[in-house]
Amino acid sequence: MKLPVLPSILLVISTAHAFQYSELVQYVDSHQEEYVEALREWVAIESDSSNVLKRPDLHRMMETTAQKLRQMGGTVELVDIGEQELPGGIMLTLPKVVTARFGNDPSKHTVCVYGHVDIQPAKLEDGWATDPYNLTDINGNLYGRGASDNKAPVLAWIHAVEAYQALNMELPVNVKFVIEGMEETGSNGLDTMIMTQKDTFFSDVDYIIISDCGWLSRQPALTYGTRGNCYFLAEVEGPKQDLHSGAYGGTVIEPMTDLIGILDTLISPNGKILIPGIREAVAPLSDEEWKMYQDIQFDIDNYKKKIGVSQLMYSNKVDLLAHMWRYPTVSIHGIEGAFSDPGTKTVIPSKVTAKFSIRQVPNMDPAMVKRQVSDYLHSVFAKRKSPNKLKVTMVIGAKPWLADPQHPLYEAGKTAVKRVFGMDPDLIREGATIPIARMFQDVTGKGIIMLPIGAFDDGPHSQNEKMSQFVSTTHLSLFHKDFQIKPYKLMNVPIY
Ligand SMILES: C[C@H](N)C(=O)N[C@@H](Cc1c[nH]cn1)C(=O)O
Repeated sequence: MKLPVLPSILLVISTAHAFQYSELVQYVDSHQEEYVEALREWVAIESDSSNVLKRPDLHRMMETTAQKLRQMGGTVELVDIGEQELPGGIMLTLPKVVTARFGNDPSKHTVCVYGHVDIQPAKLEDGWATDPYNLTDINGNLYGRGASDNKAPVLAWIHAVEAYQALNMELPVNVKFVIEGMEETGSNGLDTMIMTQKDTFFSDVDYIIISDCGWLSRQPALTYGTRGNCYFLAEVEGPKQDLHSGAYGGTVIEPMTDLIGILDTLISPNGKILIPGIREAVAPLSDEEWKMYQDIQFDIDNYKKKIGVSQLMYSNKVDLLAHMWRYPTVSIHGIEGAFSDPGTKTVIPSKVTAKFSIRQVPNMDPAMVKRQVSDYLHSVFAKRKSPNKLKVTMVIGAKPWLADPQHPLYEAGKTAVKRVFGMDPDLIREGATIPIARMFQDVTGKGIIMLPIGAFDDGPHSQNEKMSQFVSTTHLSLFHKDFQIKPYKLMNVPIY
């Protein structure tokens, strides 16, 4: 007979007997160095999914992940998910998705852990204090690109299974893994794989666990929503080649001027999205949500200090949390073709491509956003009466995801966090996107719970990303009462 969902949701805490639990903790404590070494090996692989030149590294990352799971005796597959089309029509092989299974006992529940091992780009010269691909321990913090997002959390779940195996303890649930290599660019190809394997790999899955997010503060958290993301390219093309600005400036209508002009119409200085229809689609903030946000601990001064700003868009907590999690926003990321090297080149670029994204929320829809943005930018551009050509493309259209924080999965999560940390978790949302979350839910019909493992100050996507000492210290102070233990312990499932 299957255990009821509530106590069986979490691998360790909710089902392990006290003696088993302390054995697991001891095992984890005494294997810290191995865990850090495993993370070091993974961080050393530049598995940047956005850089086509790094694709061989990404393939190697998927193979390394599969190999680790194979060595543990899992039933592992590297699933071919086809190719992606690059601008210009070039086809590039997508990294295979790693699936694995441990245990196949029909009397047990089956949890599926989803994670990703691709990373955002990082270069030392971006302002990193250490080599981003050489995991570096500074005062107990482990610095490296992808350390927090999402390599260490993925390893944490793998090591949890491995701890059970090493101790000859029976896993309380069957465990499956789905680990992909394209999350940072919108999970290309994974949607098709999920649809194809809905009635096979996913058929016996009871629920899905994702640890690809972070706490909000020093308070443990459970995440019940993520924003979606629509990512756009806006290309303005003019003269057939770059021109000398002294020789041609003043006679030519410059693509960059057109582009900056239209970009400036996307959002007002006080954060109001100016694209017609976007704000109207957003589900209104309910009184209940307002009250939940009001009760969440969030230190605005600390938040400002962490990112080094003196002023934010809003000054009160509820507005800030609401605009971080459940209202859309526009961010402009960069302009391809623009001169950005050091020095004073005086060129007029002939073709420039802006990259911007709109984080979206319920009840927005990517297909609608695509039309709204394209129509709006073309109408703004038309008013400029420019001879240049504008092309707008949406390259990522990931939907937002929202769960019911009162669902039994979340009740189980609350119980587990309370048992480990001795306090109730904050119920939070995530401003970032886990592109596949909504698709998982819609296609498989399975419940999802997000158990954040990252700390509030891990700095994913930024310079000096790390697995933070702070979380471990909290963890240790609340759980192990032993400040000597390395922070990587946090990433080992006994905390849940
Ligand atoms: C939350 C997760 N760790 C993450 O950072 N996801 C990325 C995914 C994405 C969205 N658009 C393109 N990639 C993110 O939110 O930026």
